[in-house]
Amino acid sequence: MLNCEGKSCVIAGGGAVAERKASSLLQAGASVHIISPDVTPRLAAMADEGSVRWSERAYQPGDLEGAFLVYAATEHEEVNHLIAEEARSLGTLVNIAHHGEAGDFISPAVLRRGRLTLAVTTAGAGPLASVQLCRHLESELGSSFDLYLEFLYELRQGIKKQVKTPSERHRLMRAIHEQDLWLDIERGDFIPWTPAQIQNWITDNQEAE
Ligand SMILES: C[C@@]1(CC(=O)O)c2cc3[nH]c(cc4nc(cc5[nH]c(cc(n2)[C@H]1CCC(=O)O)[C@@](C)(CC(=O)O)[C@@H]5CCC(=O)O)C(CC(=O)O)=C4CCC(=O)O)c(CCC(=O)O)c3CC(=O)O
Ligand SMILES: NC(=O)C1=CN([C@@H]2O[C@H](COP(=O)(O)OP(=O)(O)OC[C@H]3O[C@@H](n4cnc5c(N)ncnc54)[C@H](O)[C@@H]3O)[C@@H](O)[C@H]2O)C=CC1
Repeated sequence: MLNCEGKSCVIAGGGAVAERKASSLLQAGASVHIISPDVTPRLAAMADEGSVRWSERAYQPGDLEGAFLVYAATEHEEVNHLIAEEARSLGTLVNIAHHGEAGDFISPAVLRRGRLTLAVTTAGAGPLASVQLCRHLESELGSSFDLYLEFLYELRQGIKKQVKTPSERHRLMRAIHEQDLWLDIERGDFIPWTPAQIQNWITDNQEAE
């Protein structure tokens, strides 16, 4: 999981693959630079409205200077390899569209729901298998899981604020997980705690520091 907010990411190529990577990068707040003699209509529209920068030409050595991430997504394998070579000489991570394993990172199938981000890869069995598994996991995780994560978030913020020692924070977090509140939530037995109840639970369960 990378924080791409405000980071400059270069995509060489303007086809369906480039379009998909550009959309994910924009969602992550990255600044996207497409280098390609032609692009899909959607990418062209994104360039027109200024959400991505498009250099309407083939990749040239020197294009990757200052990039945080690079995507080699042209249909020419030899061009993709040249791009990967330049990226590596700069110490920049590169994704190689035609050969996932040859690159430094891949784009997994992703499920984003509230606080949850689930990333699935099936290491060569195929992206469609990854997408299928993501959908399956999403249907397994009922809305009670979202409620559970919200509750844990509030509790964890409270613990971070109220408890100074890391070992004591760890003990309290483990204690709450041992109670298996998710099961109560799934059964519909869980009554959400108020902020005061959360604060009291922390105080009551805390060992003297
Ligand atoms: C390694 C990886 C590297 C990377 O791109 O980062 C990679 C590589 C390759 N994909 C290929 C093909 C296809 N990829 C898709 C779709 C997706 N591919 C994605 C990820 C990844 N693809 C990474 C591995 C993730 C994992 O381990 O599961 C998804 C999940 C996310 C995303 O791209 O953002 C996105 C889901 C979009 C959605 O949500 O629907 C489709 C389906 C379609 O287009 O409709 C097909 C055609 C069907 C097929 O071939 O299975 C080929 C063969 C090219 C050729 O034959 O020439 C290679 C090359 C190779 O195998 O190495
Ligand atoms: N990772 C993945 O999910 C997938 C990967 N692939 C692989 O990725 C490659 C790209 O797939 P698509 O986007 O569907 O191909 P595409 O053929 O639609 O697009 C290729 C793009 O690269 C551009 N291009 C060509 N030479 C260039 C150069 N020298 N510099 C910059 N841009 C250049 C073209 O103008 C075009 O916009 C495929 O060849 C395939 O091997 C294919 C499907 C899925």
